[in-house]
Amino acid sequence: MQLGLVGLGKMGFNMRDRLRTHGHEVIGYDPRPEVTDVESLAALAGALQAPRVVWVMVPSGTVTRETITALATVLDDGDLVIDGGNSRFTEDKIHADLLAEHGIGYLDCGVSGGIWGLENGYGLMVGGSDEDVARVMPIFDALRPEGERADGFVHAGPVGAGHYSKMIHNGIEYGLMHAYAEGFELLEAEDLVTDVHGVLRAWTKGTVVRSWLLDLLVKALDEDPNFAEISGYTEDSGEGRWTVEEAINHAVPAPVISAALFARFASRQSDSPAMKAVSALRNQFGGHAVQRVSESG
Ligand SMILES: O=C(CO)[C@H](O)[C@H](O)COP(=O)(O)O
Repeated sequence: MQLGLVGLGKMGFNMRDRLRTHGHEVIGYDPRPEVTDVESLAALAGALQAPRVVWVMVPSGTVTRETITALATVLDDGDLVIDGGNSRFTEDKIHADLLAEHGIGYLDCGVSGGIWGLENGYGLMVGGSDEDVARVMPIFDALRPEGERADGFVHAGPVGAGHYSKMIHNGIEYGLMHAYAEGFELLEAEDLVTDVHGVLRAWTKGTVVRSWLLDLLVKALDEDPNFAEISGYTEDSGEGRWTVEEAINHAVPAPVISAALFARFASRQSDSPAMKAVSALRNQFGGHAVQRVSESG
């Protein structure tokens, strides 16, 4: 089928390739002339046959809002927009209502698979009506991994359910990555273990903790033993924060995901004001020694 694809970054670019390989006609728009097929959103709308389907794959937040607002002005009654980015699920009803004013349908789709999705397929979590999902199913089938549809695709519920599911997926991602990271540091800390890399590699086959993330950890160590080339400073894009906010909203205890999120904040501090306060308090009440700035390495 024919699809308009807005956003040809790391994800959108590969998705265009995968869809074309599976026989779909994809017309891509991106502000960067070196990757785009058309010059503008209006040109994209003009190049697609009605009723049009347009997949938006741009950064969440302002860029997504601006793109959907602009699409509402160039698309028509009967067209359909899919937001495949990592938008916060609370944005979905706003976007669906905005498009509905013009008779344009809306689906939200959480997409997992990163840069490996081109080859391996993407895990898809979709929110929206049965009718709209059925209309885009050939596209979903081309993007998801080969095999049973239930493996790698879910129509999770109404509008918002796809991005809610993806947010929780990413929260789990935070916790899993952090558990492996702590295990790595604990292995490194003990002199008895002389081949940490080898232990992790051995765990990738047969063990209870084998996983794709563990495979990627071993791959990263293959490329940069002991992570000599990278610092521990770790960014976040928002989904971990939103997951923790939902844990609070629903009074769901989520200590693992919360700790993994807060560890990222800690990673950005060269020195911790909070730990300075703890050290100062130990000194105040117990006379315990503090390490002076002049003594620290
Ligand atoms: O969707 C993804 C993977 O499934 C993104 O890569 C992930 O959300 C990155 O998030 P963060 O920057 O917060 O680690």
